[in-house]
Amino acid sequence: MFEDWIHEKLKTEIGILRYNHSIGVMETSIKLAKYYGVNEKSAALAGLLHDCAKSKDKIKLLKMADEFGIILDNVMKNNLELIHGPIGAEIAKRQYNIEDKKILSAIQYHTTGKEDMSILEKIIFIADYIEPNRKFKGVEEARKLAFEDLDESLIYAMDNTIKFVINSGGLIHLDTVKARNYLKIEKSLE
Ligand SMILES: Nc1ncnc2c1ncn2[C@@H]1O[C@H](COP(=O)(O)OP(=O)(O)O)[C@@H](O)[C@H]1O
Repeated sequence: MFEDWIHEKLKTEIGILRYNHSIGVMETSIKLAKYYGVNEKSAALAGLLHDCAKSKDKIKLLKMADEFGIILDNVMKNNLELIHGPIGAEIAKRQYNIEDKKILSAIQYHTTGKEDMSILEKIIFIADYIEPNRKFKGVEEARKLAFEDLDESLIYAMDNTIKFVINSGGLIHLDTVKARNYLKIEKSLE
């Protein structure tokens, strides 16, 4: 799916392991999009490109953030890995010619989530968490939940991530707190 140059460029930029993870996210996103009645091509593109800015090179990330005018909040300054979402949306637009704002937003918020997420944003967020290469305690439960109750699967993934970050002594991104609170409040009104 998609032109060869996209795959070749992505592989060169992020390396074969991260590329294989991206293919897993793309395939999982397509399945979820079919299941939840979302445009499959949009889900496939967002899934494939979600990590297009993933880089271990902190100087490179900071340079790109500066070039694209991305303002780093305090949590991102503390953990530069968190900026690959916002930078990824810019790279998808500028280098992979993606114009669809829904796709770009799904790439932008795939790590933190955000308040009041679209279904496409939710699909990319959870596909990143459950794609077949992921192996960690709780992933099977998340895989099951994703096809039973999408919102519940996001709450489950966010709870686990929040606990993991707290146990590692890190800072929780506020967008994740807002995303989780929003989902929990919506659930309580059902
Ligand atoms: N909501 C969050 N708030 C703070 N840190 C987070 C959050 N989500 C993920 N992280 C941390 O950011 C880093 C990158 O996360 P992510 O891109 O999801 O990892 P992965 O390499 O597994 O795809 C990890 O160290 C993770 O613990």
